[in-house]
Order: sequence, then C-alpha cells, then structure tokens
Amino acid sequence: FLLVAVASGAYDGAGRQPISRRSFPNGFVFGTASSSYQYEGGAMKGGKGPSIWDNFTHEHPDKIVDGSNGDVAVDSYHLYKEDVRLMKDMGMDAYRFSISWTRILPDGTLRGGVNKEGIEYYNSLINELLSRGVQPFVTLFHWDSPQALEDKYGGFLNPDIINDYKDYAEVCFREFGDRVKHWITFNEPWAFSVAGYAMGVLAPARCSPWELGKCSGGDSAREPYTVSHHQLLAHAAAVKLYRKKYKVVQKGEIGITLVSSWLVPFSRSESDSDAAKRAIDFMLGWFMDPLAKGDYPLSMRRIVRNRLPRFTKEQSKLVKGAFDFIGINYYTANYADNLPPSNGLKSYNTDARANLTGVRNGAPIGPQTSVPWLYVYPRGFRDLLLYIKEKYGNPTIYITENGLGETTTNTSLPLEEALKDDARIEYHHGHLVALLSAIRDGANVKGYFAWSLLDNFEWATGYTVRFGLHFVDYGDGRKRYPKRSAGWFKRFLKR
Ligand SMILES: OC[C@@H]1[C@@H](O)[C@H](O)[C@@H](O)c2nnnn21
Repeated sequence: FLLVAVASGAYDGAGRQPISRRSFPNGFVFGTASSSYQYEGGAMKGGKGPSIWDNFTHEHPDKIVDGSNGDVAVDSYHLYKEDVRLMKDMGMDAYRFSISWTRILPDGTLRGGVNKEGIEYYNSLINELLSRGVQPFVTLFHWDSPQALEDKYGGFLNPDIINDYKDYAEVCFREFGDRVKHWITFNEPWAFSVAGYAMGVLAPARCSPWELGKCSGGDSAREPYTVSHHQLLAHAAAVKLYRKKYKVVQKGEIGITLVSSWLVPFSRSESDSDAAKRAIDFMLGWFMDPLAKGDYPLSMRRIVRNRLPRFTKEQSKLVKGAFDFIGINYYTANYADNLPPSNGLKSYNTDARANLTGVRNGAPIGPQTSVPWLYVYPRGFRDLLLYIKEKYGNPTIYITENGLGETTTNTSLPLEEALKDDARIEYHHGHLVALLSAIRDGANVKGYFAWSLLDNFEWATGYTVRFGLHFVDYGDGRKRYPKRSAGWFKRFLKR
C-alpha cells in the first residue's frame, strides 16, 4: 500500500496519511482564492473609483499594523498573467477572485456610468484563465463597497444599496456571464458586519465608542444587524435577477460565501453546550437560517428582539432558497464559555452570551499559530460540515477559503527560509483529510479553494501576515516565488 501511495505521488514521505486529488470524487474542483482589494492594486488606475477600503487605509493608516494600503497590493492588475501561470503550474482547476464594484461602477451607481477599462481588465483576466483551462469563480462583493455610496447614503446601512448592488450585479452577469458559471454574491457578510460595524476594526470602522475600534460613530447593538439584513436582501435580489434573466441562457450557478468557526463547549455543562449553539447561530445561523428557512434563528430573535430587523412575508420568500450552493470559509475553532445575561451596554459582541476562546485551562484547542485568532483544528472542519448537512438539508457546498497565515515582521529572513512553509503543508493536508472524512459521511462538498494563491494585503495586519502558497517579495517588484506548499499541491493535484 505504501509503495502504491509513494508511486502515485500521494505519499509525501512526511509520515502523513496519503491523500491526493484521486482520493476525492470525480469532478471535485481544486482552486485558490483571492480578492480585489487584497490583490489588484491599481487602486486609482484604469478609471476605478474609490472604495471604502481605499478611504479607510488612507484616512486611518494608524489602524493598519504596518500603516500600509492596497494602492499597489500584489499588483495583480498588471501581473495577473503570471498569477494564472502559477495556478496552472500547480495543476489547479479553478480560481476564485472578486470584482471591484468601483472598477466597474466608479461612483457605485449605473447612472454614474460603467467604466470600460474595468470591464476590459476583468475580461482579460477571465479570458486568460479560460485559455489556460482554469474555471473562474467570481465573488461580486468582498468588502470593498463604493465610497461614493457611503458618502451619499451610508452604504449598507441604507436599503437604497439593495438596488445599486443589483444594478452592479447585472452589469457583471451581462458582461461576463457567458464565461463565468459560478457566482458568489457576498464574501462573509458576517465578517463585513461584525468587523466593520460591531468591533469597528475594518472598513467602514463604525462601532459604539467603548468597542475595540474606538470609533467616532456607530452603534454595535443595531448597525451589524441592519447591515447584515441589507446584505441578505441584496443577495436575494441578485439571485432572483440571475435566475429570471440570465441562468436559463448562461447555465451558471449562484450562491453566497459564509464563514464559520467550529464552536466547542468549554465544559460538559448544559450552559456551555447552549453557549456553543448560540455562538454558531450568531455566526452561521444569522445567514443560513434565513437562506434555508426564511427567518433568523429563534435564539437571535429571543435575545436581540426589536434590534433584529424583520423580514416581510415577501422578503422571507425571496431569501429562502436563494442559493444554488453555499460557499464555506473555514479556518479555526474556539471554545464557547457561557456568559450570564447582563443589563450592561448592548452590543452584537455580547448578545450571544458566549465568551469565545482558543484556550481552555491553559491548553489550546489546537496548535497555536503566529496569527492570534488562528488555532489549527481540522476536526472542526469535519464537524462543521456535518452540522450544516444535518441542520440545513445537506446543501451543495464549495469550500471557498481554507488556509494558514503566519506573522512575519522579520523582513531580513533569507528567501530560501521564507519558502519553507511546512506548517502550511501540514495545515492543508490535515484539513483535506478532515474534508474527505466529511464527504465520505455524506457532506455534499464539490470543491476546495486554498486561501491564498499569493501572500497579499491582510486587512488590518497589512503585509505583516502571509497566507500565500507563493511568497511575494514586496521589496523587489512583488516577484512571486513558490513556497514548499505550492510544490506539495502540485504533487497532490497530479492527475
Ligand atoms: O484572514 C485570512 C482571510 C482573508 O484574507 C479573506 O479576505 C477573508 O475572506 C477571510 N475570512 N477568514 N479569513 N480570511
């Protein structure tokens, strides 16, 4: 068996369970993932309008660990052909990237005009992918909403954005839908709402004054719920449009990407078990319940009460079933420790009454990493996927992100050292084994995208955290160098 495994290239000689593309069902899609603000650069080039991330990084460089921004990022705006070559060289089947709303509609609205250079850039990228046999999976919104709409009516705080988002989506369906067959409307509405409006640490950095972001404006008790509600309604409007006007001819599929950690009760007590259930409702159920059942989870209704928006009958029908697939981003797991009800200040951050921690009595839930929130816990990947299977009727799933980052402030590390990312190989191997186990137990997963093809702009930690299968030399023209993990994937993907 070992000889066969070695011969097939599956066994990488490191004592790991042999696994390769051939372990997965026929037609299973392997890819890498990226996003426009983190990769493209060309932030003011080619007719692109400013996004809230251009505004946030330039107005508040102090809120980014290294004071950096995505003006150039990893310059995929100019180097995308090299990127496609790298993913092809690994043997990847697909590439998940996002379109910048303001590269298509610079002031966010159709009335403001379509930017032809933006259309041209994405046509070039899509055509380059297809010419190399790589399928495009396109995310329409990965947090970089138009600054003009923020200024005009408060962005996602205002229901007006639903129509502007639908118009933007239609331009993309019309211009690219003949070649793009997999659409993701939103990336992680949870992260956009919580980091942007409850904690206030990511754009547009709104929150109650006592919260982490020490924001100048916002309300952590209400705005996260309003913004999530509008993302769900905008998502449903785009799905309805795609199904009504484009799906029959273009024959593509459309879904949404959600993120969830796996939550393990801190103790065997019933209160901690309930805390874990509440915590997953407040992170995943917030979106999966409306999409699968037409309303928010009962646990949220009971706690958040009149701060939680209501769906009209019409809206509930629009949202329920508004997906052909669900994208799942999985990275890590936490213990959930019950918190007693408090009469203190209200905030999304405390509503679930669950203290989330990676450590229990001094022992981490899994190996810690140099990224504070990321503990390695592949078991949670399997458990989360089987939880979704049981609770939500086994929807079709793509794993749209899974990956390991490391914090590297030491810029003088020799290049050959920087390429030795055995921990990343271990991480992906462990999670692919867990994924295979969930699939063998019936989870309906059709693909897996590693985050990320390249090191890139990691939001509030700027360029100090690297998630790439390829090292990017920020000191030398953003040159790309395959790390050991790229070589591992090449062997794993060999047909
Ligand atoms: O932090 C690493 C990555 C980010 O770079 C992605 O933009 C985001 O979709 C995400 N969600 N969870 N983890 N991630």
